[in-house]
Amino acid sequence: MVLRLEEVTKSYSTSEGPLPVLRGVSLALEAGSSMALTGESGSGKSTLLHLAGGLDSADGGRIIIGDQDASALDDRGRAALRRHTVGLIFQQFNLIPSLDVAANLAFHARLAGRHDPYWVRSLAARLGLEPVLNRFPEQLSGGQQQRVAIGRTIAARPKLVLADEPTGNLDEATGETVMDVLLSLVRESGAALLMVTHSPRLAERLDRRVHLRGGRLA
Ligand SMILES: Nc1ncnc2c1ncn2[C@@H]1O[C@H](COP(=O)(O)OP(=O)(O)OP(=O)(O)O)[C@@H](O)[C@H]1O
Repeated sequence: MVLRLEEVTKSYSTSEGPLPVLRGVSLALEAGSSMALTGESGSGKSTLLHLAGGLDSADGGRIIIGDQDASALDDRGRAALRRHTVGLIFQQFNLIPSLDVAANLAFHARLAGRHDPYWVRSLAARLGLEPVLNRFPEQLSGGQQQRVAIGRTIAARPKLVLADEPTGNLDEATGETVMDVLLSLVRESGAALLMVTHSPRLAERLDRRVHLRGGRLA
């Protein structure tokens, strides 16, 4: 099992008092499998993704990422877990402006101690990034930046890939192509994928679908 959530709860404190967002969420994701997470705006999808990535801590329940109990780790422990096990593809690409595309693609893999130039080259080709390898992020279109963000994550061969609308900035045709590449790369590398999407059509393409409503999964 790559990710397991057991009865996870999470509230935020607001000026009007605590706002319960997750009221007992359980899920399990095996290596090589994919799950789509849908839910209305404000239902807690990003909150769930952040907890699953060890970016934040839950109030209750257990979160097992890889073979580690994230609920038992402090901030430093969770940072190390993220670096070695988790790949995040969020809407803000967070590319490094001073590095060209080739160096951005290799960056996380280097941090995780898993840089493989052949794998990076193959990813660049499949994501259509070869012509822009020597450009800097500010010289790329939004869609190209999104593809670099995806390639950079997969390059590090994370066991768990968490994605928030990873094709949200792309036109439909490019989005489909990038989704094809993302799904095949996730399968090939044996990773597990948890992906937030508003699109039922994209959700259909994943192995399983769960819907967040009222702080619980259905
Ligand atoms: N740091 C925070 N402090 C207080 N409330 C928060 C915080 N982060 C999120 N919330 C609230 O928690 C609820 C869930 O937010 P979350 O971002 O997880 O929803 P979401 O399903 O990802 O929404 P969207 O689809 O609009 O991105 C919302 O009501 C939001 O306003």
